Amino acid sequence: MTDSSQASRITFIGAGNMASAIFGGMLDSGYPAAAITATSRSQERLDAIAAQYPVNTTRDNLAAVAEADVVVLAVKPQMMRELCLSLREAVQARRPLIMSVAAGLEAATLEQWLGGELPVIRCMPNTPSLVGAGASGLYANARVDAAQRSLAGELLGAVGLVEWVEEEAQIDAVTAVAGSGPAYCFLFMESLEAAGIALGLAPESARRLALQTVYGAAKMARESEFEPAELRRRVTSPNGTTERAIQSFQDAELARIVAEAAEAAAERARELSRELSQN
Ligand SMILES: NC(=O)C1=CN([C@@H]2O[C@H](COP(=O)(O)OP(=O)(O)OC[C@H]3O[C@@H](n4cnc5c(N)ncnc54)[C@H](OP(=O)(O)O)[C@@H]3O)[C@@H](O)[C@H]2O)C=CC1
Ligand SMILES: O=C(O)[C@@H]1CCC=N1
Repeated sequence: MTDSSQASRITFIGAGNMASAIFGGMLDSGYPAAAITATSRSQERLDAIAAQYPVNTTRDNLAAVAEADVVVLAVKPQMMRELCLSLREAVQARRPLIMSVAAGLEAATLEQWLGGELPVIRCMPNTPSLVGAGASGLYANARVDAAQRSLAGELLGAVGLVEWVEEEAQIDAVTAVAGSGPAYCFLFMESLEAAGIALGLAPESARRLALQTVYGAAKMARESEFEPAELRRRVTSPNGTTERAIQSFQDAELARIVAEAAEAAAERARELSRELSQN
Protein backbone atom coordinates (compact mmCIF):
# COMPACT_ATOMS: atom_id res chain seq x y z
CA MET A 1 0.00 0.00 0.00
CA THR A 2 2.87 2.40 0.72
CA ASP A 3 6.22 2.90 -0.98
CA SER A 4 8.97 2.06 1.55
CA SER A 5 11.04 5.17 0.81
CA GLN A 6 8.04 7.51 1.19
CA ALA A 7 6.28 5.78 4.08
CA SER A 8 5.72 7.84 7.23
CA ARG A 9 7.88 6.55 10.03
CA ILE A 10 5.70 5.28 12.85
CA THR A 11 6.87 4.58 16.40
CA PHE A 12 4.71 2.59 18.81
CA ILE A 13 5.59 3.32 22.43
CA GLY A 14 4.45 0.27 24.42
CA ALA A 15 4.55 -2.85 22.25
CA GLY A 16 1.65 -4.58 24.03
CA ASN A 17 -1.58 -6.22 22.83
CA MET A 18 -3.14 -3.19 21.21
CA ALA A 19 0.03 -1.86 19.55
CA SER A 20 0.98 -5.26 18.12
CA ALA A 21 -2.58 -5.76 16.82
CA ILE A 22 -2.34 -2.44 14.97
CA PHE A 23 1.14 -2.83 13.50
CA GLY A 24 0.41 -6.50 12.71
CA GLY A 25 -2.57 -5.33 10.64
CA MET A 26 -0.51 -2.64 8.97
CA LEU A 27 2.12 -5.20 7.96
CA ASP A 28 -0.59 -7.52 6.62
CA SER A 29 -1.92 -4.71 4.46
CA GLY A 30 1.53 -4.01 3.03
CA TYR A 31 2.93 -1.19 5.17
CA PRO A 32 6.75 -1.44 5.04
CA ALA A 33 8.19 -3.02 8.22
CA ALA A 34 11.29 -0.81 7.93
CA ALA A 35 9.09 2.24 8.64
CA ILE A 36 7.70 0.80 11.90
CA THR A 37 9.44 0.84 15.30
CA ALA A 38 8.08 -0.66 18.52
CA THR A 39 9.41 0.06 22.00
CA SER A 40 9.02 -1.61 25.37
CA ARG A 41 10.88 -1.47 28.68
CA SER A 42 11.55 -5.19 28.77
CA GLN A 43 13.94 -6.82 26.30
CA GLU A 44 11.97 -10.04 26.70
CA ARG A 45 8.86 -8.40 25.25
CA LEU A 46 10.89 -6.91 22.38
CA ASP A 47 12.44 -10.30 21.60
CA ALA A 48 8.95 -11.80 21.43
CA ILE A 49 7.83 -8.99 19.09
CA ALA A 50 10.93 -9.38 16.89
CA ALA A 51 10.33 -13.13 16.62
CA GLN A 52 6.83 -12.51 15.32
CA TYR A 53 7.08 -9.28 13.31
CA PRO A 54 9.87 -7.86 11.14
CA VAL A 55 9.56 -4.35 12.68
CA ASN A 56 12.42 -2.41 14.34
CA THR A 57 12.49 -2.77 18.12
CA THR A 58 14.26 -0.77 20.79
CA ARG A 59 14.11 -0.02 24.51
CA ASP A 60 15.18 3.56 23.75
CA ASN A 61 11.96 5.61 23.55
CA LEU A 62 13.78 8.89 22.88
CA ALA A 63 15.74 7.54 19.92
CA ALA A 64 12.55 6.03 18.51
CA VAL A 65 10.69 9.35 18.85
CA ALA A 66 13.59 11.32 17.33
CA GLU A 67 13.02 9.57 13.98
CA ALA A 68 9.23 9.35 13.96
CA ASP A 69 6.62 11.13 11.85
CA VAL A 70 3.92 9.52 13.98
CA VAL A 71 4.18 8.45 17.63
CA VAL A 72 1.50 6.03 18.82
CA LEU A 73 1.21 6.03 22.61
CA ALA A 74 -0.01 2.58 23.63
CA VAL A 75 0.79 2.15 27.33
CA LYS A 76 -1.80 1.88 30.12
CA PRO A 77 -3.58 5.18 30.89
CA GLN A 78 -2.07 5.32 34.40
CA MET A 79 1.46 5.20 32.94
CA MET A 80 0.88 7.87 30.35
CA ARG A 81 1.76 10.97 32.36
CA GLU A 82 5.20 9.74 33.37
CA LEU A 83 5.84 8.53 29.83
CA CYS A 84 4.76 11.84 28.23
CA LEU A 85 6.90 13.91 30.57
CA SER A 86 9.90 11.73 29.69
CA LEU A 87 9.23 12.21 25.95
CA ARG A 88 8.52 15.95 26.09
CA GLU A 89 11.86 17.24 24.84
CA ALA A 90 12.19 14.70 22.04
CA VAL A 91 8.60 15.32 20.92
CA GLN A 92 8.98 19.10 20.96
CA ALA A 93 12.19 18.83 18.90
CA ARG A 94 10.43 16.75 16.23
CA ARG A 95 6.69 17.63 16.54
CA PRO A 96 5.34 14.36 15.13
CA LEU A 97 1.66 13.43 14.92
CA ILE A 98 0.70 12.02 18.33
CA MET A 99 -1.83 9.19 18.46
CA SER A 100 -3.07 7.76 21.74
CA VAL A 101 -5.12 4.62 22.28
CA ALA A 102 -5.47 5.15 26.05
CA ALA A 103 -8.98 5.03 27.48
CA GLY A 104 -10.22 8.20 29.18
CA LEU A 105 -7.24 10.43 28.47
CA GLU A 106 -8.13 13.72 26.80
CA ALA A 107 -6.17 15.07 23.85
CA ALA A 108 -5.57 18.41 25.64
CA THR A 109 -4.11 16.63 28.69
CA LEU A 110 -1.72 14.61 26.53
CA GLU A 111 -0.77 17.69 24.55
CA GLN A 112 -0.05 19.59 27.75
CA TRP A 113 2.09 16.77 29.24
CA LEU A 114 4.03 16.66 25.95
CA GLY A 115 4.76 20.41 26.03
CA GLY A 116 1.89 21.81 23.91
CA GLU A 117 1.10 22.78 20.33
CA LEU A 118 0.95 19.27 18.90
CA PRO A 119 -1.36 17.48 16.48
CA VAL A 120 -3.07 14.80 18.60
CA ILE A 121 -5.44 12.03 17.51
CA ARG A 122 -7.27 10.12 20.20
CA CYS A 123 -8.20 6.57 19.17
CA MET A 124 -10.43 4.00 20.80
CA PRO A 125 -9.78 0.64 19.15
CA ASN A 126 -10.94 -2.77 20.38
CA THR A 127 -9.30 -6.19 20.72
CA PRO A 128 -10.89 -7.83 17.63
CA SER A 129 -8.28 -5.67 15.86
CA LEU A 130 -6.06 -8.68 16.65
CA VAL A 131 -7.98 -10.67 14.03
CA GLY A 132 -8.45 -7.80 11.59
CA ALA A 133 -12.04 -7.21 12.69
CA GLY A 134 -11.60 -4.21 14.97
CA ALA A 135 -13.87 -1.19 15.36
CA SER A 136 -12.17 2.10 16.21
CA GLY A 137 -13.35 5.61 16.97
CA LEU A 138 -11.00 8.52 16.17
CA TYR A 139 -10.99 12.15 17.26
CA ALA A 140 -8.53 14.75 15.95
CA ASN A 141 -7.62 18.04 17.62
CA ALA A 142 -7.52 21.24 15.57
CA ARG A 143 -3.79 20.95 14.81
CA VAL A 144 -4.17 17.71 12.83
CA ASP A 145 -3.98 18.29 9.06
CA ALA A 146 -5.74 16.37 6.27
CA ALA A 147 -2.71 14.18 5.44
CA GLN A 148 -2.30 13.19 9.11
CA ARG A 149 -6.02 12.41 9.36
CA SER A 150 -5.79 10.21 6.31
CA LEU A 151 -2.69 8.41 7.63
CA ALA A 152 -4.39 7.73 10.99
CA GLY A 153 -7.42 6.35 9.17
CA GLU A 154 -5.12 4.11 7.14
CA LEU A 155 -3.36 2.84 10.28
CA LEU A 156 -6.51 1.85 12.16
CA GLY A 157 -8.28 0.92 8.92
CA ALA A 158 -5.65 -1.82 8.50
CA VAL A 159 -7.23 -3.68 11.43
CA GLY A 160 -10.91 -2.96 10.93
CA LEU A 161 -13.63 -0.33 10.76
CA VAL A 162 -12.86 3.34 11.50
CA GLU A 163 -15.42 5.94 12.61
CA TRP A 164 -14.38 9.58 13.08
CA VAL A 165 -16.18 11.62 15.72
CA GLU A 166 -16.32 15.42 15.72
CA GLU A 167 -16.76 15.92 19.48
CA GLU A 168 -14.13 14.48 21.82
CA ALA A 169 -16.81 13.50 24.37
CA GLN A 170 -18.17 11.05 21.76
CA ILE A 171 -15.02 8.95 22.29
CA ASP A 172 -16.55 7.95 25.65
CA ALA A 173 -19.57 6.65 23.75
CA VAL A 174 -17.26 4.78 21.33
CA THR A 175 -15.53 3.27 24.38
CA ALA A 176 -18.89 2.18 25.84
CA VAL A 177 -20.08 0.61 22.57
CA ALA A 178 -16.97 -0.66 20.76
CA GLY A 179 -13.94 -0.46 23.08
CA SER A 180 -15.58 -2.44 25.87
CA GLY A 181 -18.18 -4.02 23.57
CA PRO A 182 -16.32 -7.25 22.78
CA ALA A 183 -16.53 -8.14 26.49
CA TYR A 184 -20.34 -7.78 26.41
CA CYS A 185 -20.45 -10.13 23.42
CA PHE A 186 -18.15 -12.63 25.14
CA LEU A 187 -20.44 -12.50 28.20
CA PHE A 188 -23.44 -13.29 25.98
CA MET A 189 -21.51 -16.20 24.43
CA GLU A 190 -20.65 -17.52 27.91
CA SER A 191 -24.33 -17.30 28.92
CA LEU A 192 -25.57 -19.01 25.75
CA GLU A 193 -23.00 -21.78 26.22
CA ALA A 194 -24.06 -22.28 29.85
CA ALA A 195 -27.72 -22.36 28.80
CA GLY A 196 -26.90 -25.04 26.21
CA ILE A 197 -25.14 -27.15 28.85
CA ALA A 198 -28.08 -26.71 31.25
CA LEU A 199 -30.39 -27.96 28.47
CA GLY A 200 -28.31 -31.14 28.11
CA LEU A 201 -25.67 -30.44 25.43
CA ALA A 202 -22.08 -31.64 25.84
CA PRO A 203 -19.96 -28.65 27.00
CA GLU A 204 -17.71 -28.59 23.90
CA SER A 205 -20.73 -28.85 21.66
CA ALA A 206 -22.55 -26.05 23.52
CA ARG A 207 -19.52 -23.80 23.14
CA ARG A 208 -19.09 -24.49 19.44
CA LEU A 209 -22.78 -23.89 18.75
CA ALA A 210 -22.90 -20.68 20.82
CA LEU A 211 -19.77 -19.20 19.19
CA GLN A 212 -20.79 -20.10 15.65
CA THR A 213 -24.27 -18.71 16.21
CA VAL A 214 -22.97 -15.34 17.40
CA TYR A 215 -20.38 -15.27 14.60
CA GLY A 216 -22.97 -16.23 11.98
CA ALA A 217 -25.48 -13.66 13.20
CA ALA A 218 -22.85 -10.88 13.20
CA LYS A 219 -21.63 -11.86 9.72
CA MET A 220 -25.17 -12.00 8.40
CA ALA A 221 -26.08 -8.64 9.96
CA ARG A 222 -22.95 -7.06 8.43
CA GLU A 223 -23.61 -8.49 4.98
CA SER A 224 -27.39 -8.24 4.78
CA GLU A 225 -29.34 -5.44 3.13
CA PHE A 226 -31.78 -5.67 6.09
CA GLU A 227 -31.33 -4.09 9.50
CA PRO A 228 -30.87 -6.34 12.57
CA ALA A 229 -34.48 -5.82 13.72
CA GLU A 230 -35.77 -7.19 10.38
CA LEU A 231 -33.36 -10.14 10.51
CA ARG A 232 -34.63 -10.88 14.02
CA ARG A 233 -38.24 -10.81 12.80
CA ARG A 234 -37.32 -13.31 10.07
CA VAL A 235 -36.08 -15.80 12.68
CA THR A 236 -39.15 -15.30 14.83
CA SER A 237 -41.97 -17.52 13.56
CA PRO A 238 -45.41 -16.59 14.89
CA ASN A 239 -46.09 -18.60 18.03
CA GLY A 240 -42.75 -20.39 17.57
CA THR A 241 -39.75 -20.99 19.82
CA THR A 242 -37.88 -17.71 19.19
CA GLU A 243 -40.95 -15.65 20.03
CA ARG A 244 -40.98 -17.17 23.52
CA ALA A 245 -37.27 -16.49 24.03
CA ILE A 246 -37.51 -12.89 22.76
CA GLN A 247 -40.51 -12.29 25.01
CA SER A 248 -38.42 -13.54 27.93
CA PHE A 249 -35.59 -11.09 27.03
CA GLN A 250 -38.09 -8.25 26.69
CA ASP A 251 -39.79 -9.08 29.99
CA ALA A 252 -36.33 -8.82 31.59
CA GLU A 253 -35.85 -5.46 29.79
CA LEU A 254 -32.73 -6.41 27.87
CA ALA A 255 -32.60 -3.02 26.09
CA ARG A 256 -32.60 -1.19 29.43
CA ILE A 257 -29.91 -3.54 30.84
CA VAL A 258 -27.65 -2.90 27.83
CA ALA A 259 -28.26 0.87 27.99
CA GLU A 260 -27.37 0.94 31.69
CA ALA A 261 -24.22 -1.11 31.15
CA ALA A 262 -23.06 1.19 28.34
CA GLU A 263 -23.81 4.27 30.45
CA ALA A 264 -21.74 2.75 33.30
CA ALA A 265 -18.79 2.26 30.91
CA ALA A 266 -19.10 5.82 29.56
CA GLU A 267 -19.29 7.21 33.09
CA ARG A 268 -16.13 5.27 34.03
CA ALA A 269 -14.39 6.77 30.97
CA ARG A 270 -15.39 10.27 32.15
CA GLU A 271 -14.26 9.42 35.70
CA LEU A 272 -10.89 8.14 34.38
CA SER A 273 -10.50 11.35 32.42
CA ARG A 274 -11.02 13.43 35.60
CA GLU A 275 -8.65 11.22 37.65
CA LEU A 276 -5.91 11.25 35.01
CA SER A 277 -6.02 14.97 34.28
CA GLN A 278 -5.55 15.75 37.98
CA ASN A 279 -2.17 14.03 38.09
N1 LIG B 1 -7.28 -3.97 25.83
C1 LIG B 1 -8.29 -3.35 25.25
O1 LIG B 1 -9.38 -3.91 24.98
C2 LIG B 1 -8.13 -1.92 24.86
C3 LIG B 1 -7.06 -1.18 25.32
N2 LIG B 1 -6.95 0.13 24.97
C4 LIG B 1 -5.83 0.93 25.49
O2 LIG B 1 -4.62 0.43 24.96
C5 LIG B 1 -3.55 0.75 25.85
C6 LIG B 1 -2.63 -0.44 25.98
O3 LIG B 1 -3.39 -1.54 26.39
P1 LIG B 1 -2.89 -3.03 26.12
O4 LIG B 1 -2.17 -3.12 24.82
O5 LIG B 1 -4.06 -3.90 26.39
O6 LIG B 1 -1.80 -3.15 27.31
P2 LIG B 1 -0.45 -4.01 27.41
O7 LIG B 1 -0.12 -4.07 28.86
O8 LIG B 1 -0.57 -5.25 26.62
O9 LIG B 1 0.61 -3.09 26.66
C7 LIG B 1 1.25 -2.01 27.22
C8 LIG B 1 2.73 -2.16 26.90
O10 LIG B 1 3.40 -0.95 27.25
C9 LIG B 1 4.71 -1.27 27.64
N3 LIG B 1 5.21 -0.12 28.41
C10 LIG B 1 4.80 0.33 29.61
N4 LIG B 1 5.49 1.43 29.95
C11 LIG B 1 6.34 1.71 28.93
C12 LIG B 1 7.29 2.72 28.69
N5 LIG B 1 7.52 3.69 29.56
N6 LIG B 1 7.98 2.69 27.52
C13 LIG B 1 7.77 1.72 26.61
N7 LIG B 1 6.86 0.72 26.79
C14 LIG B 1 6.15 0.72 27.94
C15 LIG B 1 4.55 -2.56 28.41
O11 LIG B 1 5.69 -3.39 28.34
P3 LIG B 1 6.94 -3.23 29.32
O12 LIG B 1 6.41 -3.44 30.69
O13 LIG B 1 7.88 -4.25 28.81
O14 LIG B 1 7.43 -1.84 29.10
C16 LIG B 1 3.42 -3.27 27.66
O15 LIG B 1 3.90 -4.20 26.71
C17 LIG B 1 -4.19 1.22 27.15
O16 LIG B 1 -4.03 2.60 27.29
C18 LIG B 1 -5.68 0.87 26.99
O17 LIG B 1 -6.53 1.84 27.60
C19 LIG B 1 -7.79 0.72 24.10
C20 LIG B 1 -8.83 0.03 23.59
C21 LIG B 1 -9.13 -1.34 23.95
O1 LIG C 1 -11.60 -1.70 30.00
C1 LIG C 1 -10.90 -0.75 29.63
O2 LIG C 1 -10.68 0.22 30.39
C2 LIG C 1 -10.26 -0.75 28.25
C3 LIG C 1 -10.77 0.36 27.40
C4 LIG C 1 -11.75 -0.26 26.46
C5 LIG C 1 -11.50 -1.68 26.59
N1 LIG C 1 -10.65 -1.94 27.54
